[in-house]
Amino acid sequence: MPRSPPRKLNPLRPPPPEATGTPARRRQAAATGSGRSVEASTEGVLGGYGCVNDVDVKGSDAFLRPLLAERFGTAKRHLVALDCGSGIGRVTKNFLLRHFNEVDLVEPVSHFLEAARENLTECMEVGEDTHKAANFYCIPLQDFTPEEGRYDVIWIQWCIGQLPDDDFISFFNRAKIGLKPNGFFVLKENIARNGFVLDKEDNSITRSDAYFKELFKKCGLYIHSIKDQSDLPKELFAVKMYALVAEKPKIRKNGKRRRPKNSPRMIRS
Ligand SMILES: C[S@@+](CC[C@H](N)C(=O)[O-])C[C@H]1O[C@@H](n2cnc3c(N)ncnc32)[C@H](O)[C@@H]1O
Repeated sequence: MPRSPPRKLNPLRPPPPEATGTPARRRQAAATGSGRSVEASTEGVLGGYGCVNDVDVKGSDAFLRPLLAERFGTAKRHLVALDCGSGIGRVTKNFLLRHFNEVDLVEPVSHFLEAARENLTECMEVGEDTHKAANFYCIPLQDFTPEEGRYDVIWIQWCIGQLPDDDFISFFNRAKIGLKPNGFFVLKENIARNGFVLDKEDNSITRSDAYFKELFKKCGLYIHSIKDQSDLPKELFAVKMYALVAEKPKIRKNGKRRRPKNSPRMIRS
């Protein structure tokens, strides 16, 4: 008997009936118009699975922390991130602001972004530093180009399924210019078991790991590291985190990747 696909965290509904025009415009209408029916809350943006917020944040934290130390060192430095498809600012508020001095948000659904603005009015104090949400861009990723060299990390979570392959590839190609030296992307996304799963209700695509890897190649991106998100409810899609870099990792003669200068290591006596 065919098994129904696992459920996913995605609240988007079909495009409104008046949506017309090119497929790209229809997709944008789906992204911007349809979100109106979704409550601007954690439950809303997580499709009724607000309960996964804590494990999600914990998993993201465990993935990102060592990467930041490895790529940027442990000395104090002003770090800036971009939260793509930010929704109401859940990821920024619960996680990114703990690590970054400034976070910009990009989100096409205006009432989500307004909620994010309200949720993120206060600066967060981390030690002696101030961490704050800086810029709010109301625009879909397929139309967004980041400011050159602004970001240490571009975080893309649970929204890339709204972009078909051609938009996916052109978004990452444009977004590379937004990275600082040693900067990287993190893509955190639902994973199909094989091939892909199309959802006609919300016009989204859930891709398999192999599919993503093919797309990364087409974007000229290299996988620095991958981790599975653990402890999600069984009925949901598996979720993976990919750290992606634009420069080819240097390989040593022994076949291992060269360790970046700043990476943590054992002190030998
Ligand atoms: C499942 S929610 C996830 C929100 C947030 N990343 C989080 O994890 O809490 C998906 C988000 O992607 C946004 N989205 C939909 N289409 C998009 C597009 N074309 N570009 C950027 N974001 C999009 C939705 O409006 C929604 O806020």
